[in-house]
Amino acid sequence: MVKEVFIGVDGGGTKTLTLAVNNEGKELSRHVSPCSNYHSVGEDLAKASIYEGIRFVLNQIKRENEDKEEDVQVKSICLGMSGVDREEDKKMVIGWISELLGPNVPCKIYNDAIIALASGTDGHLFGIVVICGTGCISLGFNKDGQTTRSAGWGPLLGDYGSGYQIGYDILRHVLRAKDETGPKTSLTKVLLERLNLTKEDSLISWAYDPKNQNWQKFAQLSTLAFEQANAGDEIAILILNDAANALFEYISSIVKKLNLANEPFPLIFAGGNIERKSMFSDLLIEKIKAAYPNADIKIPNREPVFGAALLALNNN
Ligand SMILES: Nc1ncnc2c1ncn2[C@@H]1O[C@H](COP(=O)(O)OP(=O)(O)OP(=O)(O)O)[C@@H](O)[C@H]1O
Repeated sequence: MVKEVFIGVDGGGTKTLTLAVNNEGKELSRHVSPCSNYHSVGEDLAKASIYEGIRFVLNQIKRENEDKEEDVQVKSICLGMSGVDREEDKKMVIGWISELLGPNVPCKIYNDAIIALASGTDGHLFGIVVICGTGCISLGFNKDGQTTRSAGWGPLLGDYGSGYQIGYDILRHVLRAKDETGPKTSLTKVLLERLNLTKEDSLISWAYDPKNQNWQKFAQLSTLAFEQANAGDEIAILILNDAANALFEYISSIVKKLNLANEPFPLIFAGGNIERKSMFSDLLIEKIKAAYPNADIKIPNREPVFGAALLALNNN
């Protein structure tokens, strides 16, 4: 007897998640290994992390099926990889997989936003995903298989609507209030408390700290805007509304480019800032519903790695 296994990999910027499912899409095993974005960690470490995940899930399934004397066979694998967009990059990763699993196992490599879409569409590449975490991106497919994306350029190149941008806007408005060039906001008090600072001047050392330069520290401030918007602060509401407008524009550009406006299509929300209900997600939903009543908005209850595993299953 042969046990058929389908593998999904979510190779993110901080960790790599590997998931094996059976031919009904039921989870069999999962593993977390280090980052596999080869732009950040280099080819050797990226490959080692992917191999660690695949070997772990296969060994676990083999151990659990020892007494049934079943051979475990990988039928198909799909990897959603951050930083893998160019054809040369994809060929390199396909080469790694064929070295490990042999050349006959079907292998698909996608941008990580695509597996987030697939997690909300049962592994089908149709519809739009909007992701708002530290950065943001929107991407879609129409029924003819045409695809396009918007945003995802990174904070330096203007990802308005991202968690980074919300955090940056909080700082900007707090400093405008301090300079008395903008209205007072309750964000000032909560921002200083969050960062353990006593006055706005200290924000300079926090922001420019050479030992702590990353986008995440700005993005992590976004929850302050959520809290203060709920408490009625008008600046916090303005910040969320601006960000929701930006995300709406990305979605809108995709609807237009893929000609989706006149048919029902799934619209998947993903990323820490919109994957749970809040005033921010409500503002975005309101804008989408008003313009595109055919959009079926969903927050998937499965992780992106599930999308990768289902894409592997459907590619079999
Ligand atoms: N309730 C919450 N719990 C955790 N994070 C939240 C919450 N609400 C908003 N966030 C925001 O979600 C962000 C992280 O989201 P996520 O984990 O999707 O991002 P990421 O993987 O770092 O970014 P990217 O997808 O751009 O690589 C944080 O910046 C955080 O401020």
